[in-house]
Amino acid sequence: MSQEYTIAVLPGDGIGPEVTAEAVKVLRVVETRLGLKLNLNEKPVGGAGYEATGHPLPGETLEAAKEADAVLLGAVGGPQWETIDFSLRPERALLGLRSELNLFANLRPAKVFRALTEASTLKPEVVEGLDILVVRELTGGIYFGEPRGVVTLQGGERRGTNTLVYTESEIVRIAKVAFDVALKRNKKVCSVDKANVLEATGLWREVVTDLHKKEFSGVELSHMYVDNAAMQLVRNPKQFDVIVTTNMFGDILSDEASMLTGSIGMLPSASLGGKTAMYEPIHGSAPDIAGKDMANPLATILSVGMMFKYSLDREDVNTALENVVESILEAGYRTKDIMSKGMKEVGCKEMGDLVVQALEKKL
Ligand SMILES: NC(=O)C1=CN([C@@H]2O[C@H](COP(=O)(O)OP(=O)(O)OC[C@H]3O[C@@H](n4cnc5c(N)ncnc54)[C@H](O)[C@@H]3O)[C@@H](O)[C@H]2O)C=CC1
Ligand SMILES: CC(C)CC(=O)C(=O)O
Ligand SMILES: [Mg+2]
Repeated sequence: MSQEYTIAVLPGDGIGPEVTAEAVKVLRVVETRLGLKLNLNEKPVGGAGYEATGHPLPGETLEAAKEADAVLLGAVGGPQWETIDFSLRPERALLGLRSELNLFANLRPAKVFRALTEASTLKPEVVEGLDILVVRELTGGIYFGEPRGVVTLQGGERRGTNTLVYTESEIVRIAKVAFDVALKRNKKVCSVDKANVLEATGLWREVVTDLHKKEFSGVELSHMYVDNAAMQLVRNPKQFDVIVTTNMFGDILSDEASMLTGSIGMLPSASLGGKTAMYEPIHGSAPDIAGKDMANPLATILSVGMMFKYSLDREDVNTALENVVESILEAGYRTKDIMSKGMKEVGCKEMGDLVVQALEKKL
């Protein structure tokens, strides 16, 4: 009997469907080569969900995600939905999925592929061999805290509010993920906060320190304020191994870290914690390049690799995919975002095809 898995595929908006289509091609190759049965259950999410049903996270999409063995998501959002009520914006679907599936731990690996050291915004020697992991808290912090919203005050002026909240248990569980993963890597964690001004992250620092003392003293722990961390990431990124941080700081720092690898189109992610995990590139729907076959699909394809590693018990597929991506880059193929002189520019589809061809030979 072949192993059978159901994967909820949520392409979303903008370049979401383009990069997801390439990742699906890769899933199909793995299915054939490994003799698996993959039931791909495609559903609308984000702006597409809103247009289809009036809600960015339709009930049937959430149900499909909950019932699946894993979720693959492209990206959501776009200018056409920027003026609708906040509660119906495409981005709310992401927050909804993350909290409904209890995906409190978001792993964002920023690895520099050998062939791309020249594509980084930094000097090759500063990024060569760079391999850092941002562990971002994903279901708490300022993206979820209450109260939130915009109210009109007496006199007519409007006031917008968002609230940064963390409980001790939320901090402990994400810190545990970071320490555990550090034990399998280089036993080094940097916790990033703004403990000098924000009480919630003062608590974060205290709780991380206590947990470290009690359970993870074999891991080297340091603390850094987020403003300094943002600067250190572009000054000397190799000082970091695992970075653990809050929802918003992790969101921002991982976009920054992606440019060390050459492009935001290179960074995959895994969102873990609940029964069903979700896999998505860290980038958004990139409306500026949507529909032009220009998007880099590698972040989404590498997210499929993470899916095999964390949800489908086949870490070898993740390794194979990383090797395939390295070989394609070594052969000089580049999407526009990582293009440099003397290289061969390809579109989103062609990059997907190259991965498929190389993977067919490898598996
Ligand atoms: N996970 C998600 O679904 C996310 C959704 N968004 C939404 O996406 C929309 C656009 O947001 P932006 O701030 O512009 O961020 P973005 O990540 O979509 O784009 C930022 C820049 O990076 C480029 N880029 C992104 N992905 C790329 C890829 N795969 N290949 C080549 N270039 C790529 C874009 O062309 C753009 O110049 C907004 O509606 C935003 O809310 C933003 C971030 C994450
Ligand atoms: C809805 C946002 C939190 C999406 C985003 O920027 C991200 O998760 O990286
Ligand atoms: Mg982001």
